[in-house]
Amino acid sequence: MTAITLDGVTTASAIKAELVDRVAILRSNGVVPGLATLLVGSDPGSQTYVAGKHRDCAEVGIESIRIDLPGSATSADVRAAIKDLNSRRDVTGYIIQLPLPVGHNENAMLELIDPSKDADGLHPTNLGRLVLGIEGELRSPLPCTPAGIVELLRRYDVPIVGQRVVVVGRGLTVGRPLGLLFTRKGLDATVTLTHSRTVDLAGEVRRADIVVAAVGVPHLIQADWIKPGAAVLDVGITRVHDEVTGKGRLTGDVHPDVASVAGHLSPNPRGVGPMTRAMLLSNVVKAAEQSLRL
Ligand SMILES: Nc1nc(=O)c2c([nH]1)NC[C@@H]1CN(c3ccc(C(=O)N[C@@H](CCC(=O)O)C(=O)O)cc3)C=[N+]21
Repeated sequence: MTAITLDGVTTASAIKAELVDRVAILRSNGVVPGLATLLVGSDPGSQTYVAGKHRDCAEVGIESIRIDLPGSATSADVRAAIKDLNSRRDVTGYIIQLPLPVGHNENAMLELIDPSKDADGLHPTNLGRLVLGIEGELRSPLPCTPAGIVELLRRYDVPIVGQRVVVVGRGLTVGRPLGLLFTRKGLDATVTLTHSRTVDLAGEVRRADIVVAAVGVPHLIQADWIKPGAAVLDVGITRVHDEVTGKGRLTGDVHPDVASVAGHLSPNPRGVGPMTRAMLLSNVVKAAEQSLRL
């Protein structure tokens, strides 16, 4: 048996095609959605992600604005850039590319974002709405990776209600908000949020109907940890040096042998990554649609 691939590239393309039409409607109503990215420093991974976000915007008709600050930028410089993005009329949503270089207080910077322009759903107000909106009635942007994971499972009809979900990793952008999302009314999963101090991680994962691995430890999740037929989502990514080719290569948290045990498997790359980007675009479009309703 080999797992059904949860294909993030194809699914994200379908979502982008839907967004094209919604952007056209916004534009015909005089609203031009514009996504800005704020990048500090020259980390090659971050450069790649930011470039990808601008390509995605062009694909669906969202304007995009790129603000790059040098690695030498002070926290005052970053604060000034955020203030500017909050006031710019052409920026309807934006993200601060994480991680910021050492020396900057990320949480303090995220808190300065105008919550109505928070395309990542990481401002405390929007994270708070995720907690308050236990039935999902509060319309606020959801963090992109958790939203992308749920959307990918939905589009492949993987059952969620009542299922045991084990999330490996409790980080701000994936694990922590994903636990909140999966336990909302309507999704109704039973979530176990595990982390580096979890005792018997293998035992926890073995009970799961859905496993989400978001830690950034290459091949941590072994085939004999997986309940046969479970859905496995590989989110963590690590750039490793390939001894054979001499080039850089991306490696997920899930061992390749998991494919012979799992029922569904999201590969990495080409799984949750493209879905994350599609959800970012969706957040920008939704926020612009909301501004039209006012
Ligand atoms: N404020 C903020 N918001 C984020 O959403 C955010 C962030 N900071 N910092 C870094 C992480 C990482 N992240 C990815 C998004 C897409 C891919 C993606 O599309 N990956 C491709 C491969 C791309 C490649 O070759 O590197 C794939 O999975 O197929 C990966 C990683 C968003 N993040």
